[in-house]
Amino acid sequence: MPIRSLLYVPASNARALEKSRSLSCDGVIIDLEDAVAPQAKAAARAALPAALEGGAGRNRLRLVRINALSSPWGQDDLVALGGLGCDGVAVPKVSGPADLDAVAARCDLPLWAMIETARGVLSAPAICGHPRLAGVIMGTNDLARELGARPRADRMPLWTALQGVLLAARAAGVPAIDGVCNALDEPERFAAECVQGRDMGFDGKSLIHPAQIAAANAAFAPSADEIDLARRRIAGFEAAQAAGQGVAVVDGEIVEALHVETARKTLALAERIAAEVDA
Ligand SMILES: CC(C)(COP(=O)(O)OP(=O)(O)OC[C@H]1O[C@@H](n2cnc3c(N)ncnc32)[C@H](O)[C@@H]1OP(=O)(O)O)[C@@H](O)C(=O)NCCC(=O)NCCSC(=O)C[C@H](O)C(=O)O
Ligand SMILES: [Mg+2]
Repeated sequence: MPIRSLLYVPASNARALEKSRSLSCDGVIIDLEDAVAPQAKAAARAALPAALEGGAGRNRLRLVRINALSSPWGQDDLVALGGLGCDGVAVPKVSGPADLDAVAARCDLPLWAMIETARGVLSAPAICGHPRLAGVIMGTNDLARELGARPRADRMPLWTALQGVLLAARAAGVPAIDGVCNALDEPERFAAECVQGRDMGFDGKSLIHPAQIAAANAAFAPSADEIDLARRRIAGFEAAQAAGQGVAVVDGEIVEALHVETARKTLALAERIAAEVDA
């Protein structure tokens, strides 16, 4: 399943919940945590059944972000998830596998760990190796706050953390979703951040507004040029093999079996997007 775009939708916002059904994001994170004020927590939780009824619509992945179990609301959030048709629970501020154990003991849903603390980043290999983990989502707002980092368009203060978590996710074979971009009125900055996340290797980006969906979907999908190159690399390598050679040269660059594996993954992702999302 492609997860190019994962949109936070506050569970306290009925209009946004309704609108999210028709949006072209690959998934939603229905939020009970930071997007919901303390006085609205109970009403937001009560809105979950209606928000999740009627199937996924265009959103292929539907996660619910609970409050931390140590907060006054987390336990009730988990109880409310029982029997609801969501695809997983996003666990905030995971600092180590014990935080996931605590949720796993009370809930059968796949777990998505939000990594947004310094301890979480340093424990990423253990978190990503948790047997119930389905994926990780970067929480770059909380992480920047804890680090004392200044906001920068190039996100330099966060590179080590982003790449460290990505390494851990890849070693464990789970998807990794980049953090949000708060700059709602700077589409060029947002597009550049998407490209940066894709260049690092992230599978997709978490979003805060519908206006961010199209750019994320474009950045995390193979481009026409990438698809064309992948096809030509596969064809070139197969021709080289037929001629008894182990490597090919395409566009002046060497192509070995490992490059063909990447090319096949590129084509497979493009086909899944065409078949499952854009169909
Ligand atoms: C930021 C917002 C409060 C802006 O909302 P609004 O003023 O309604 O924006 P617009 O008028 O431009 O909205 C246009 C239409 O789009 C709908 N809309 C807006 N946002 C969403 C959304 N998130 N999901 C679905 N639909 C949305 C509006 O209803 C309008 O619809 P229509 O009536 O048909 O015109 C708002 O965007 C918002 O609340 N965003 C989410 C904020 C959030 O979730 N924050 C917490 C997560 S981010 C985070 O902290 C990650 C991590 O934990 C970390 O630490 O980094
Ligand atoms: Mg956060």
